[in-house]
Amino acid sequence: MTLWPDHLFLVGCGNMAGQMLSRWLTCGLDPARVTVLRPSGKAVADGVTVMTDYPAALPAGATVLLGMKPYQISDVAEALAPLCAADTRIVSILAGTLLADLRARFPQVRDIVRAMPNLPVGLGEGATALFTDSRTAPQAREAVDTLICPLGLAEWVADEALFNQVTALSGCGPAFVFRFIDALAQAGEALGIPADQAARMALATVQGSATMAARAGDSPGQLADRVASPGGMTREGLNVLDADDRLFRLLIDTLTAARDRGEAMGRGE
Ligand SMILES: NC(=O)c1ccc[n+]([C@@H]2O[C@H](COP(=O)([O-])OP(=O)(O)OC[C@H]3O[C@@H](n4cnc5c(N)ncnc54)[C@H](O)[C@@H]3O)[C@@H](O)[C@H]2O)c1
Ligand code: PRO
Repeated sequence: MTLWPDHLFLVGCGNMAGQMLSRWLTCGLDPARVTVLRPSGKAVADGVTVMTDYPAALPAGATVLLGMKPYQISDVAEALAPLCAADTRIVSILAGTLLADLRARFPQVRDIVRAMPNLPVGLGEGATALFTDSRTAPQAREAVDTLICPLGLAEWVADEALFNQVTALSGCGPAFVFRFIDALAQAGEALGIPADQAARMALATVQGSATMAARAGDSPGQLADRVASPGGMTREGLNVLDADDRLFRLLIDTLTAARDRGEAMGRGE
């Protein structure tokens, strides 16, 4: 199987789809195989065709990436569905939008996959959740998997009922980690470390720890214990995070709020 679709047609190319495309181009996708539909008409990358309106037809065997905002699905589907053929493939990164909703809007398309990437895909270090149903052909599922692979980790989710949960964890996750980096730096500053120095040290600490956790055979919990010398400083700090499952509860509340918003968006709210 070839790595790249015959043609990639992106509907919207903002923060997220832009990162995916950037990584694909870096990994060898021929820009001549890419068309981007974006209202601004702003150039995307050398060789990539940009359109401000829908073409008369989609290239044969096109893979369409739905990369606009979820609330735009009605307008987009109205214009796009008539252009889709049986061999059109759809990959949707729309948060909250259920496969059944996409199936209802694109009845003639057999292969539809939901994908939930996160921003580090641009570096090839992202995490993307994937879901489809049995109507999608196995070859299409494999082709989408192959397309997502250069973006980092790809995880198929067996039950769509979990899709908002994985979106909360990995799709939204970078924002939560960025907040943690800031909070760590600000806490250091509150304890008297100069702000710029605290910011550099917080970032390097998170970066180094994440790389170490990714490479280590030990679990993050075991690694935390290796930092914490018995009777030492780290254990006192961990005791604060662990008391009454403080950090754990905070993260459950955080993921729950994000998940609930995904469910509301799925209801069109
Ligand atoms: N930002 C993330 O981290 C992230 C992660 C996973 C999934 N997503 C999903 O990606 C999608 C886009 O989010 P984003 O953060 O990139 O937003 P964004 O605002 O950066 O990008 C949206 C893009 O859609 C374009 N657009 C607007 N109206 C359009 C129309 N009618 N037709 C075609 N294109 C149109 C805009 O020009 C813009 O480039 C959303 O559905 C979101 O749920 C985002
Ligand atoms: N960004 C999208 C949102 O905030 C979905 C995951 C990350 O809705």
